[in-house]
Amino acid sequence: MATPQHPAPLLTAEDLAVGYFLSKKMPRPVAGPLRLALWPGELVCLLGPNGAGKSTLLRTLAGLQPPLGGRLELGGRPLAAMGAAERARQLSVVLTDRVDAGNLAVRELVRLGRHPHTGWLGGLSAHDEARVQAALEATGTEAFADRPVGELSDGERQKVLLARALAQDTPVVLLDEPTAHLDLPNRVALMRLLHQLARATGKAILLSTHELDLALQAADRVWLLPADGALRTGTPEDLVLSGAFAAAFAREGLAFDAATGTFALHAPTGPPVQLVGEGAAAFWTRRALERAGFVPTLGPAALRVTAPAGPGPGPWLSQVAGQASASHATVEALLLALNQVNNN
Ligand SMILES: Nc1ncnc2c1ncn2[C@@H]1O[C@H](COP(=O)(O)OP(=O)(O)OP(=O)(O)O)[C@@H](O)[C@H]1O
Repeated sequence: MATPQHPAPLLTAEDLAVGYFLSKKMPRPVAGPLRLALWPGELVCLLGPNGAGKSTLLRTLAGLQPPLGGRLELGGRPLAAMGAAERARQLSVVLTDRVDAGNLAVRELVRLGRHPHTGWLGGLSAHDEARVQAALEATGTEAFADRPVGELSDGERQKVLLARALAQDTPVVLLDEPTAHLDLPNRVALMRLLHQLARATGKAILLSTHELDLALQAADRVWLLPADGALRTGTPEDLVLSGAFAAAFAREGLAFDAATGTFALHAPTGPPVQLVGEGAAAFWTRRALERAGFVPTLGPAALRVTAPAGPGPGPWLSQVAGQASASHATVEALLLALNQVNNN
């Protein structure tokens, strides 16, 4: 099979080791050696358990802390050789550190994103103002553009910092946990926005997140950083199907189910139940059966449940092998009946 031709990567790392110096002669490696590349137009999600080194890696890629070793290039130039202004034209970064913006209004903070292009004393041109306005609109922060940043909620402030990074308009965007303070609709909207932005503008967007479900849906590529620091990269699907994803998050009593793309919340305690049906009703019936401890199966079992086929709610049918079936108007009634059968 022919290897797909990629354009030149925007950011590359070879033999990169990231971590901290506890003293001048005592490095504390966190992850590496890493071979990495970020390509234009892709949304990459950096995933890994707590403490694996995601923030450390992002800070290192952003040039905010030195690598313990290896080579790091941005736009084909060694990152270490770049001045702050040159770097800021190539790469924007939003970290999780609290930003003390004092009384600065939202629009003013977002305008600061343009400074790498104008210089500190340079005024903003109409083009700069248009970028600021576009960043405010894209992130849904325009509605409170005149409010002081210090008065915003955590989620609002998070969106404003993203707006500043977007106004900076760099080929590479690095975001540390940008969804942390957002409610679910806002998290989904943000992931969709970042995915569309990468596609439409050719930016490379790398973000760390604990939103595994969303990341598996949205990421063009995943950087999977397990606790041992040996990073794996690939499409979400390749990493899930190879078992690498489950292994990175393996914990006693918690298993990732590649068939459903979720971590199992409930340990089965009851008997198998044959679940007949498809679509939304069958999906939610399966969830209810699992929560009640049953093991939904496709094959025959002594207990059988038929999910409603129509668009409305119910009825559900339950049947014990060899007996007449019973009808239930709600999932609650179905579970009650199944538990009674199971306890007899
Ligand atoms: N300033 C520091 N000096 C020494 N070690 C540090 C420092 N900051 C973080 N670490 C350690 O580096 C390791 C990686 O931390 P890091 O914050 O990068 O992980 P993470 O994957 O971002 O975690 P989380 O998902 O919890 O945010 C941890 O063991 C942490 O204790």
